Amino acid sequence: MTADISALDLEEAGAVLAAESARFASFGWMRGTSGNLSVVLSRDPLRLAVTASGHDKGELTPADVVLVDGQGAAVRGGRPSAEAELHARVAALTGAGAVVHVHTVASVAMGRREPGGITFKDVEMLKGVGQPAHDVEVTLPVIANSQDMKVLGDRLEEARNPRMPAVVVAGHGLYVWGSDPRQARHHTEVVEWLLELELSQR
Ligand SMILES: CSCCC(=O)C(=O)COP(=O)(O)O
Ligand SMILES: [Zn+2]
Repeated sequence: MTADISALDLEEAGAVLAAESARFASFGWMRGTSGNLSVVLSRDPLRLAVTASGHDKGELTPADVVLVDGQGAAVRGGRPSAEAELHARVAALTGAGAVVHVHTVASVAMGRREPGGITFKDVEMLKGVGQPAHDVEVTLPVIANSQDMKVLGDRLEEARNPRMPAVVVAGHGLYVWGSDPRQARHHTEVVEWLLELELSQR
């Protein structure tokens, strides 16, 4: 049943995702149609608004969004992101209300350099993901890429660090989540900042 989700709710979610997407695209993090975003619209049953597949993520309109179920399958709208199933898995696993996926150079470069995970320490910016700035090491997991979203979801579930709301997918990009689109955006900007810092120093 999805009677609790009106077309207006979906379009409102689309407007939010289009704005967030335009912001990330302006940073160069969603080049060449890459990346995708989602927001949870209901928990039981799980329903998410996910960006439509293959669009220029800097040019989305509120209509370029698809309602998907807990398996990432379309319930309403066109063709959802090819990674919609992973968004649904992250939302179910972590309780997040929004998920961001961006293709940043720093995440791919650092995933190559540190395939076992990227550790941060003694950086004020760690507070942006709810961690102390000093004396604590916080590791961002790196998981191997796959075209199978079930496999990727299993890898994410096994590797995820409850103290870091993000994972790097090797050779692919960055997944980040938060309680809502605004917090997911802040987490994304913080994690990407940390990755760029590490990349600049190694
Ligand atoms: C050049 S983007 C390759 C596909 C991808 O990794 C991605 O993030 C975008 O896929 P979508 O289906 O969400 O457009
Ligand atoms: Zn991708």
